[in-house]
Amino acid sequence: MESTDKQQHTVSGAEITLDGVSKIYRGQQAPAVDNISLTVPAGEIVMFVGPSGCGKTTTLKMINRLIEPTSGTISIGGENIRAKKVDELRRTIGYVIQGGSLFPHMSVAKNISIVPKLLGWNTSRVKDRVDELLDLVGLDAAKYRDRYPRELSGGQQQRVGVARGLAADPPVILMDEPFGAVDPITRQRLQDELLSIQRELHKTIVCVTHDIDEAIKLGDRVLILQEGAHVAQYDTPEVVLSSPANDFAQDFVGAGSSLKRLSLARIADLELKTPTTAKVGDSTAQVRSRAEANGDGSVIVLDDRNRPLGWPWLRQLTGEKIVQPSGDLINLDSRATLNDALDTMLVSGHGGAVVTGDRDAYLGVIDFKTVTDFIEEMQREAETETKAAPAAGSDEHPASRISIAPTDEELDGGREG
Ligand SMILES: Nc1ncnc2c1ncn2[C@@H]1O[C@H](COP(=O)(O)OP(=O)(O)OP(=O)(O)O)[C@@H](O)[C@H]1O
Repeated sequence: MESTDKQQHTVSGAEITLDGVSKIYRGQQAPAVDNISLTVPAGEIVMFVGPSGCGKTTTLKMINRLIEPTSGTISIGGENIRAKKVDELRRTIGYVIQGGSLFPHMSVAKNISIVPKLLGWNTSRVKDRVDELLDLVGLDAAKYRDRYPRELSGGQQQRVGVARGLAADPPVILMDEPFGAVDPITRQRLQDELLSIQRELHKTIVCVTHDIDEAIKLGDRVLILQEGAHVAQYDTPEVVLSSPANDFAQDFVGAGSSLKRLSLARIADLELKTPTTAKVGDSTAQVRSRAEANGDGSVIVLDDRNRPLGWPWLRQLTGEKIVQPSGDLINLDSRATLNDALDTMLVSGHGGAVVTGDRDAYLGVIDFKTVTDFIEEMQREAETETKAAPAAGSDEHPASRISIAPTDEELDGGREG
């Protein structure tokens, strides 16, 4: 996925290797993790997926030594993680977990700046970093930096959690069910934001999820685990969907995988329309005549950083100058899947959606027909390829859970071993 894109960027992540790693919890007979060996390539997102209790979280937490392995070796960037002090190691690994793990008595800025402060950064560098990160995760720094967690929505808390995980620019980020307990639209936006952030930063991200659809959407690779963290399959989403390695992987991916492959298609794969745009402060008369010349009944209003603010109809343009439109505009990130696009378009009065790229910059507009035509075309191809007709209604989604929130655990000692 995006290999060409990646080659043009500097990869800031580090490779993680697990070599014969096992964990037997005290008092237990069977290993929770039984001899897993794995390489997570630098700069990739690897999604751990598998049934409850299969050892996903245990495996993840051994990477930042919240849990110590019973045997085996874990290395990051070629260095055995036991060679470093635990605190030092954790400062080089961002950790993001589900829901409210921000410190409630600390402001957003304080929450984000914990690790940079521990690293001895000076006040102005910390402040700049906080603002930069809030911008990166889509929160207005001036508005949110002094708020307390209770003054934020669940999705906003999770964004702050991601900012906190990224604060000291760690090469490795670990995420455990990061998008839990938020509504589906917020969940989709947080996923898209993660992809957008990763497009800029190229960290090595290991993320645990219960949700195969989320794994397929976010992962450069998907690791399907079965009990004891035995690897059922470790491959790209495309291969996992088209050629499950065994019955377990097949069952886990579920029926209807050729339909699921549709969810791999992104807005970025489609051609965008480029209707008339206007900046706040432009002359209304000029904007109106440009739109009429283009045959457009509406215009996209952009701010001075090229971010879309609204999509008013021409009849709504009153006054001499273009002003900031009222109401929220729901954008789609260009990495959003076509399924996400359809959901968003259903709530748009324009029969389409505004598409944005990095840092919410405007890219164009996608309309309903382009998406449905593309889906139909892919469906035809999938049917011809597989011949096995996907069972209607069998595309079950496991518990839809999503959130992005960091933890306190990164700051205190390991609880195991
Ligand atoms: N602290 C512990 N002490 C004893 N057993 C544990 C402990 N933590 C986890 N286990 C057991 O180890 C196994 C793996 O647990 P783990 O939390 O890694 O699974 P998981 O795949 O992340 O599960 P889930 O998806 O439900 O979070 C389970 O059988 C669990 O009961």
